[in-house]
Amino acid sequence: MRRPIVGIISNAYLINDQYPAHANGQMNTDAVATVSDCLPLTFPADPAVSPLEELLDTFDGFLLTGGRPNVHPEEYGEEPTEAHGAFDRNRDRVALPLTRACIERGQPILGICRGFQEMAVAMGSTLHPEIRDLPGRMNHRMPPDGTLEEKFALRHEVRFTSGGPFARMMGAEVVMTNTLHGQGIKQAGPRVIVDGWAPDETPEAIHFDGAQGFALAVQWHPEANAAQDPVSRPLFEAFGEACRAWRAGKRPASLAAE
Ligand SMILES: N[C@@H](CCC(=O)NCCCC(=O)O)C(=O)O
Repeated sequence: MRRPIVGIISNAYLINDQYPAHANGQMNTDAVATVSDCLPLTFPADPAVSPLEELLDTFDGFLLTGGRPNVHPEEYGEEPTEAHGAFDRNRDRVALPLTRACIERGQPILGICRGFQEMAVAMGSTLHPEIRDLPGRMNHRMPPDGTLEEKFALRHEVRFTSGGPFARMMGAEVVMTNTLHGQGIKQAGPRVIVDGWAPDETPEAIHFDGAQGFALAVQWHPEANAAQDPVSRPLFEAFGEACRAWRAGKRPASLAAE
C-alpha cells in the first residue's frame, strides 16, 4: 500500500518581491516524510484553487503549518487593530472550514503555531493579538535577528494535563519547546480542550471534545528537529499512524455506522 498523502497548507510569498508563490517550510515536509512516513504535498491556501471537498477527497491527513500572517479577528467576532498585524484571508478561508470538516469526519489534522490558532478559532476560540503585552506573560516571539538555530531553540516548558492525550503521547507531563509566536488563545471555544500550558499559563496544546479522529494542535514548532526531538517525534509518528489508518479505510466507529 502506498504511503498516505498529507496535504500541507501553504503560505503566500512574493519571490524577489514580485512573483506570487505558495510555499511551506522544508522542516514541515521533512517531518511528514521522515517521521510520519507519509507523502508530503503542499496545497495552495486559496479557496479558488483548493476547494474543500477536493482537499478532503485527495488527502489522507492535513498539516496546518505556522505562518507569519495572523488569523483575521473578524473570524472570532472582533475588529482588526494595528496590533493584529498582517492577514492572509485566503488561508483563513481554507484552514477554518477544513478544520471543522476534519473534526466532524474524523480525518487526521495536525496544527502548528498559526495552524494551532486556526484550529482554535475554527472551533470557537478568540485570540489575543500580542500576548507579551498581557500582565505576567512572557515574550513568546522568536529572536528576530537570531540564527535559525536561535529562533527554534527550546525556550520554555510546557506542562500537560496529567493523564491527558499529550502527556500519554510524550510519556511526560512537562516538556521543553521552542516558541515563535506573538498571538495566543484568549478564550477557548466550547469544544476546545486546553491540555498544555506554558509557565505563564499561555495555552500551548489543544484537542477537541467529541473529536473522533486525530485532531491535535500545538502552539510551538515540533517540525523543527522532528526526527530527534523527544517531543516532536511521537507527535509526528502518531499523526502518521492516524493517516495510515485513514488511508486503509478505517473510520471512527461513530462515522463507520453512517
Ligand atoms: N502569526 C502567528 C503565528 C506565528 C507563527 O506561525 N510563527 C511561525 C512563523 C515563522 C515565520 O514564517 O516567520 C503569531 O504571530 O502568533
